[in-house]
Amino acid sequence: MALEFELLRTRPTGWSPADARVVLNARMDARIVPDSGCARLHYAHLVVLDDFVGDIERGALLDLLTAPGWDHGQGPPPSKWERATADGAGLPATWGLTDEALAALAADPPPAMLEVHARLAALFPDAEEREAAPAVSLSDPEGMTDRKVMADAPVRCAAFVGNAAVAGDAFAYHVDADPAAFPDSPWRARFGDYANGARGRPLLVSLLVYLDAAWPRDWGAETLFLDGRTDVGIAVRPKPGRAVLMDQDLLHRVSAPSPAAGSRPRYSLVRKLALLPRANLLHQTALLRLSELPIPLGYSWSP
Ligand SMILES: O=C(O)CCC(=O)C(=O)O
Ligand SMILES: [Fe+2]
Repeated sequence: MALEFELLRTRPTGWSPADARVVLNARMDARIVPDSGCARLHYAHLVVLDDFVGDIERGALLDLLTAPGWDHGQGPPPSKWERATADGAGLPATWGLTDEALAALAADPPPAMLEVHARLAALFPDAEEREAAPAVSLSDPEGMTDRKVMADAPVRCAAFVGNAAVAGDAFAYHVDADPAAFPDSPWRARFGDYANGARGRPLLVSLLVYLDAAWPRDWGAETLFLDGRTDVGIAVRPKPGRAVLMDQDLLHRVSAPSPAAGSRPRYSLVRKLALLPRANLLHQTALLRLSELPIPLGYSWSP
């Protein structure tokens, strides 16, 4: 089966990266990995950008994934959501968008999604310079791992994932994908076995956006990121406008909302991306550029 990449669909935007604030820029999971016959120091990058998703886009996406005027106190609408997502075999299923809802989103991205894509592309100026050889691309390769593991179904891949975490749910640490752990697949045949971030290979990155209009601190439901070797980590609170960009090989999980959230779901949308290296150029991505300047917690800056 051919390995196909779909270029992110965008629209013209007046937004510029300077409108966002980088509130976290972390490197975790430091280790030595083999690379092109040598070795290099590997990090998994975690960047949190505030003021990335406009409130209009956030509201439109939430309405689209639920229904305009939907009473969120009743949980997610069963017409678009099902309890069929699990971080691992044996865990009780949590709410995820149905395949139909995901397929509709992928086939015909609404203007709000195009705007999010456009803002993402604006973080990657190289992609605009050369239409023919985009640096940013959406991947849906066969053989990539994914956290939506149904009871007995084989591991599958979705370019989008929707989550609606509710109090009482159980989540487990997982990686969205690790090219060093892919099975034999067209992906592996083309790109080989490599540690994510290797120069000249696709960098697998997830974009996570939070969709609730408000999520008070005592409702919990942070996304937790863990350094797998030291067992210390970082908690990121769901906030409107906030986007998380993480290397897909970084361990993370949702934490369940606290009982104070009642039955209100904590909605998130995850976009799985492959940042393709361009021929004869160093593997330069916005994520790597951003990560040139690690910032202490408590500071923020605009790219
Ligand atoms: O919603 C979140 O905080 C993270 C979701 C996640 O890890 C995933 O969908 O793979
Ligand atoms: Fe994940």
